[in-house]
Amino acid sequence: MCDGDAKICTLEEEIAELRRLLRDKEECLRALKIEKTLRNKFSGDLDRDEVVRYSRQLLIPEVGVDGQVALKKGKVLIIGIGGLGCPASLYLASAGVGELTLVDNDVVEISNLHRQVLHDESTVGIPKVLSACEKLKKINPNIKLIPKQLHANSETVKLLLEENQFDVVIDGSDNVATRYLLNDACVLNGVPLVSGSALQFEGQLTVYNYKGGPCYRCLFPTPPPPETVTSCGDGGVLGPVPGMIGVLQALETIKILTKSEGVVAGRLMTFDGADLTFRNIKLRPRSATCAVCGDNPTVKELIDYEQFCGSRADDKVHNISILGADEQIKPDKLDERLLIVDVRPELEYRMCHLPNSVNIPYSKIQSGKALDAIAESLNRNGQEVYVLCRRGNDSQRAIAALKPHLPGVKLINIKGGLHSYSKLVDDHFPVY
Ligand SMILES: Nc1ncnc2c1ncn2[C@@H]1O[C@H](COP(=O)(O)OP(=O)(O)OP(=O)(O)O)[C@@H](O)[C@H]1O
Ligand SMILES: [Zn+2]
Repeated sequence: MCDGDAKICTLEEEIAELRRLLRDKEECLRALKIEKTLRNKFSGDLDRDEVVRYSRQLLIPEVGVDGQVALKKGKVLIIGIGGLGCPASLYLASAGVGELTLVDNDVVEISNLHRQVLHDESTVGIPKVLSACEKLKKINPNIKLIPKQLHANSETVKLLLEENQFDVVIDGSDNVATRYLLNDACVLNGVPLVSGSALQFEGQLTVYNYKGGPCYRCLFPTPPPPETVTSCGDGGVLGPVPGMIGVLQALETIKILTKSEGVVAGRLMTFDGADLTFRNIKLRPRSATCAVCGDNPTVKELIDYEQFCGSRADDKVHNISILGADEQIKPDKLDERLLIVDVRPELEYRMCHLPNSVNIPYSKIQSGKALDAIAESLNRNGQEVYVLCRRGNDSQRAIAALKPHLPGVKLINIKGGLHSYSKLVDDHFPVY
């Protein structure tokens, strides 16, 4: 009985306490509302904080209050939060674009940091979309950021575009299959595609599928042979170059959202950082025979773009296997007495190499130039020679090219190349 009374008593006390808390909260809310009304008593379509925060761009007649409201209502999808996607999303978030959906399936690597400006040492190993959102939130907590750690393919992109009404899509990816995928998705859903690319000192920028202009397929109906495409991971890139293009992708997106003139559609802007020149190339108009945006389109839904392009929708290098098991060895089984021929380009050899190796670049072997000289130097070094490269692909190709010319020599491929050496033998060897 007593126990029961105590329970009732506690329950009543609890209810009273909850009521008190509720009254406090209501009081707080009322105060906040009054504060907000006071803060905004001088404002129109934008609140006081927005007027202050965006004042420097609001003052531009082409933006003004209407433009800023349009930015606030804007929904932008950014695929790839790397060299292009980082600067693009940074400027869009800062400008107050209301909703940014960030898509990338990768995690931050230390070799990204020289150009992927939203990430830093503390986010190495963390999904790029989370690293980016964390940074963007600090710059502008008033916008909606939606991180999607996923690979953009036909299924995921179809879903994303079905579930959201994007005003603009930004292509910050680095491979041909994703370019075709985003192009077709944008045409089929009537969304402009802000496309950029950067390699070494050079960058390019255009907007596809905008106001009757051409799409990517109008200009490139068939994909390039995969072996002709160079990635940043192979060819290198100077950070400010994708920085420049990514920032311009943000600029074009802002212009589209605010309905400004001068969007780079129907023309291609090229940037050469080596001599700092910008050029504008007029593009062919929309093609009546284009498979996706032409008069009689054959592509009416998203297809398998990896199959269409004959290449994977990423820029990672995939291992080839053209030699027999007896012609290969794992790096931890090396006989240190044997000569190692490193077939990477001279520049890469100078970056780092094994002490007991000589450099004969694959390009020389491939061109057939100096083949006799190479054969002679190899013959001089004994009957067994290791061949090595960055990841174990070019070394296999080099062996296949050299074999017919070296009947008396056993050429042995070092499986997985220097990447594997670093993993299995000595992780002081820098992986790049
Ligand atoms: N289909 C895709 N879906 C999701 N993200 C993609 C897709 N294709 C490319 N990306 C992302 O686009 C970004 C492109 O970035 P960037 O070109 O700067 O190179 P990276 O792949 O980060 O680095 P590196 O080429 O130096 O190894 C990457 O983060 C990559 O994961
Ligand atoms: Zn087209």
